[in-house]
Amino acid sequence: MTSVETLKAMAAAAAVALVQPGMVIGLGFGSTAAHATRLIGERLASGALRDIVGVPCAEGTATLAREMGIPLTTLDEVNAVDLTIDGADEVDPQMALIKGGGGALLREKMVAQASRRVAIIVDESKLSPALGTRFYLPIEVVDFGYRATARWLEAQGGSVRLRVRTDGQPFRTDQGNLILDWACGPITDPAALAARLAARAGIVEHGLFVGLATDLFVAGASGVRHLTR
Ligand SMILES: O=C[C@H](O)[C@H](O)[C@H](O)COP(=O)(O)O
Repeated sequence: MTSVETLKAMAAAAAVALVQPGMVIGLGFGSTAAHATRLIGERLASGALRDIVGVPCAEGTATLAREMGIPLTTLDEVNAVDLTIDGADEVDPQMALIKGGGGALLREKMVAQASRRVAIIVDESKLSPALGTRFYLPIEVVDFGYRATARWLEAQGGSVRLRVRTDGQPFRTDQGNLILDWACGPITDPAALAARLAARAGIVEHGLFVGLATDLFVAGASGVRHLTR
C-alpha cells in the first residue's frame, strides 16, 4: 500500500511541474506543502529550475525555504504571485477548502488571494462531500473577548475548543492570535458561512477558502488526478 507521505510527495511533484523560470511562487505551509518546497529547492540546486523567488506563507515555511536555498521575498515586494502551491485539510467537490490545521490560514489566504493560480495538493483522504465533515473549522481570533467569540460560534451549532500546544499553553499564530477550532458539522453553504464569519468583529480570519483554488492535485493509489476550476 502507498503511504500517505508518498501520496503527499506525489501530489507535490505534480504541482511543482507547473513552476516555470521567472515565476513568483507562493510557498504554503504544512506537511504536504513542505514536500513541494523541498522539491523546488532540490530543482534549484540541480539547475533544473532557475530565476524563481518564493513568498512564504508562514515563518516555518520561510525557515525550510532558506534551508533549501530558495530566494525569498514578501507579499509587499511583489505585484502578484504567479503560482501558489499549498495543502488543505478538507476539499469539497467544488474545490472549496478548509485550511488552517497548522494555524497559517491568514497568511495563506492573503497569498492565495494575491495569486494568479492556486494549486492545492492533497492525498485522497482529504476529499469530502461537505466541508466540516472530516475536519473542524479553524477560526483565528484576537484575545479580547475570545470566549464571547467562542460562545457566538457555538450559538450557531457544534462545539468550540481553544487550540493548545502540547505543553498546554494556547497556540499562537504567526500574528500572535489565538485559534478556535470549531466542530461545526457539515457546511451546506461555505460562501454564506464565510461571509457571516468575515462580518464578525473579533474574528481575524477563518479557514474557509472559497473560490480560491484553481488547480487540485489529488494523489491516490492509482496516481495523481489534476482537476481545474
Ligand atoms: O495552516 C496550515 C495549512 O492550511 C495546511 O496547508 C493544512 O493544515 C494542511 O496541512 P497538511 O498538509 O500537513 O495536512
